[in-house]
Amino acid sequence: MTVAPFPPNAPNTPYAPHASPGIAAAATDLTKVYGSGDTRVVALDRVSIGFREGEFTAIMGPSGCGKSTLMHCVAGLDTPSSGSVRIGTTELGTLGDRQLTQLRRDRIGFIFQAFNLLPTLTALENITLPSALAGRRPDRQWLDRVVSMVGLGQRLGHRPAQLSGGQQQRVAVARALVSRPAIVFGDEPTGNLDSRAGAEVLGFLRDSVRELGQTVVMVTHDPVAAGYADRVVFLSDGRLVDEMAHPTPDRVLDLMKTFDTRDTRGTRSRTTGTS
Ligand SMILES: Nc1ncnc2c1ncn2[C@@H]1O[C@H](COP(=O)(O)OP(=O)(O)OP(=O)(O)O)[C@@H](O)[C@H]1O
Repeated sequence: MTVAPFPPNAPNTPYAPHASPGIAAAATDLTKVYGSGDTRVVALDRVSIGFREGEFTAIMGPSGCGKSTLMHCVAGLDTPSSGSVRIGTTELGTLGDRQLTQLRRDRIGFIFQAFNLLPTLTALENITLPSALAGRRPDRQWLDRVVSMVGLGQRLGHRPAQLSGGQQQRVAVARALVSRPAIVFGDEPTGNLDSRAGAEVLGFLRDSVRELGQTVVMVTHDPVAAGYADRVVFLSDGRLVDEMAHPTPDRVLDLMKTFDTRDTRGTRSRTTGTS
């Protein structure tokens, strides 16, 4: 069921993230402005959103609407112009560079479109690299569970070049899950995969939520990919404009068609962010 779109300039909040327990990550009044003067772009405009623990959320919206910026700000990869982000109870704005790096390493998992595996390391070494960098031994039982969930048991000694794209992305999924992060972010994780390999990776992400209780947030353009999520949030021109629980690809497509005819931002100017 979809919720009503936010009227232009209304508080941009699907639900009050700070008031709710069980929130893995939350952004409050998040604004990100790039450039200045004629080149000023308001990539995010007072976005407030919470990501519940053990929930799979997809972020969708037209190209340039701010999806990656939102994900990067919530993941501590980019700094907001104003507003706040917390992972669990930790406010990112209170952290120095070193603490932020540590938080990203210990509490956040990343899956990128381009897999980002180290070519000289085996699949197993790639999966355990983050723990090794943190000076920790991975929990063997957990590692076995994650590896078997993504079906890599026979491929652990292979290097990325010896694996298919789908298998490489499964390594990246296992790498993201193995440290039991508070939240896993995927930026178009199936963008470089054919539909079968993409479906496998999405199935593993969904299994990680269902079976391991993982929290997953994924940026995607693909309604089919969004259909694997528990919830889809829709951005337009830097603002949250809608959300859908229990999405199906058809319902997502139907809703996206309505965005072409909606004025989601009223009289607001895209480049200045003023009413
Ligand atoms: N480093 C930057 N400097 C200037 N403008 C930027 C920068 N990064 C993003 N933008 C602008 O911010 C807006 C939002 O960009 P963002 O990449 O978040 O959109 P997106 O929804 O992820 O797009 P896509 O689906 O095409 O990847 C765009 O207008 C973009 O041009």
